[in-house]
Amino acid sequence: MPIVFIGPMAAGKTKIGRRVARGLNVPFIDTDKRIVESYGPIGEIFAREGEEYFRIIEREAVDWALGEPAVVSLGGGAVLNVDTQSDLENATVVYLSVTTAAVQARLGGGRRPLLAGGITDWERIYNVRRPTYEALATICLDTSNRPISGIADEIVNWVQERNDE
Ligand SMILES: Nc1ncnc2c1ncn2[C@@H]1O[C@H](COP(=O)(O)OP(=O)(O)OP(=O)(O)O)[C@@H](O)[C@H]1O
Ligand SMILES: O=C(O)C1=C[C@@H](O)[C@@H](O)[C@H](O)C1
Ligand SMILES: [Mg+2]
Repeated sequence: MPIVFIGPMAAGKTKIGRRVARGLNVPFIDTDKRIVESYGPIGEIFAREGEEYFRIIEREAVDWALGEPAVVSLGGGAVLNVDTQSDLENATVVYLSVTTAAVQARLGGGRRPLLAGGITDWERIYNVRRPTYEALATICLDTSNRPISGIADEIVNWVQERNDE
């Protein structure tokens, strides 16, 4: 089973996941990116087909990715799927958390369809999902006040130590 990154929007799953994959010399898969490659921009999928449809194609992307020997970064809401929840019980799950204060500077661009209301939406959604992230996590790291490189190095070392045990 792969190493899987979960956590709220803009916690750093894509950026840190990619660095960890490089550090471990394994492929990197970002399920949002796979969806965009197959179906076009996520904002357009939400606008055209709705969130329910997005969650169906997201589950397909996650199901495929979890069968790969890779570091896998999931979209922030992928853990809502119950099949994904049970799959993750057998995976190494890295939960990246971030505070509201720290994430504010990262939310530029407005490309996330669920954040039309900005930081208020981010906080509301995170509060609903937080128990799920916590329940699925093998390890949790707070990314709020640390550089991406230091967090990625810590995760690479942690994975290597686990593999040596
Ligand atoms: N530790 C960090 N310190 C400062 N900025 C960070 C940190 N981690 C990520 N960022 C910045 O926050 C933004 C979001 O990061 P990233 O795309 O990796 O988040 P994500 O968890 O994949 O979000 P999404 O759920 O939307 O895919 C990027 O601009 C990134 O450079
Ligand atoms: O948290 C979410 O529900 C989402 C997060 C992003 O990664 C994308 O998967 C999409 O914008 C939905
Ligand atoms: Mg991402």
